[in-house]
Amino acid sequence: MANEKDDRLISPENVDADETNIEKSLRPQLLSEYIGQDDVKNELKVYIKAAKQREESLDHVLLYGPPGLGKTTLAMVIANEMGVNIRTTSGPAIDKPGDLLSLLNELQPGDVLFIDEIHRLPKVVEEMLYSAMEDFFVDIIVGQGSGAHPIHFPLPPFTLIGATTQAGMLSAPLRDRFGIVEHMNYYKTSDLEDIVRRTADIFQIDIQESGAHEIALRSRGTPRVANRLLKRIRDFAQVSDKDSVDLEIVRYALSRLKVDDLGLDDTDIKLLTTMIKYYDGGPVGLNTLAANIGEETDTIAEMYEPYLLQIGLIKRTARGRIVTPKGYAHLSYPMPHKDERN
Ligand SMILES: Nc1ncnc2c1ncn2[C@@H]1O[C@H](COP(=O)(O)OP(=O)(O)OP(=O)(O)O)[C@@H](O)[C@H]1O
Ligand SMILES: [Mg+2]
Repeated sequence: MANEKDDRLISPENVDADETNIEKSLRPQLLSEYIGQDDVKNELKVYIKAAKQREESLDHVLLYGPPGLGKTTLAMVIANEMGVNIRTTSGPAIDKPGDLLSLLNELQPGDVLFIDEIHRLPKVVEEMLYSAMEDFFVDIIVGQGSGAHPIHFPLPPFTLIGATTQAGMLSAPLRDRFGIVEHMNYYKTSDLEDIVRRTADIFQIDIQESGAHEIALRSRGTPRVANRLLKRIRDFAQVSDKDSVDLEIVRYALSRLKVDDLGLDDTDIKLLTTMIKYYDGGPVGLNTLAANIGEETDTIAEMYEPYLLQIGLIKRTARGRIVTPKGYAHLSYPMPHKDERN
């Protein structure tokens, strides 16, 4: 699906083929190389070690959190640490039970099947996963009418790793079949700095502390965004004949790229401005907002809202979203009086 969003710099989604290749080269292989997410890593270390000691497959893992935080990377790291192969696919790519069966059929004992966007699996496929996950078999009905009969396929023990941006959209029966559920959080600035330095190292970009720090501050807590900003800033540094990425060039490049102090882009600003100017700061529903600024509701819900909530520029209430005093201040709008807002 080609649309203007594909070019968006801060969008943690819509990765093109070129970027996919670059990401592959950037992906850490081991837990010890995976920066940040300490709680998640510490838990996984225990489960991986225990499963290996028992010579069993790792329990099924659900990773959830906003896009671009390293869920795919972590799934690969887990397979690596377990010393098994990984097959990757995504919810929307598995149309029918037969597709799932052929994926499952190729697994060796202990292998990982990674399903990205698992909340978008068709219902019939999801139902087939239940027995596959729980008891390592699937039953498929073949034939029609009175000749229809089930065929029983035993499967090797395997680990399903599911990733989703929206855990709330997973059905309870599916969610309950994951023994390990890990919530990925936005990264701390210091971790993002490490990620920026690691990427700079791999690309042989000379970067100053101050430059790495500034990129980290403006990356929306998201490694993919940090890496993308670094690549663009490198271009600005190169054409300005700078040998190293310093604070000055980061600031200059980000102003050219229209990424503000908090890492917000035009769409974030439009969203906040619309809430302030046309809805008196809210409450306003997500659908209404999305329609107003010409975006998909899902795009707002998955890509924009979580970060604005995280940094406290908007708040969720029972009646819709509202702009916080901090949100008003960031856009330099005066806060209306309380009675005007209700
Ligand atoms: N903890 C980390 N340490 C170092 N690099 C990381 C880390 N997490 C992510 N990255 C880098 O960020 C990029 C994006 O990671 P990844 O594709 O795994 O994100 P994701 O969470 O799967 O995103 P999505 O939800 O959109 O699928 C990769 O290039 C990866 O190298
Ligand atoms: Mg991914």
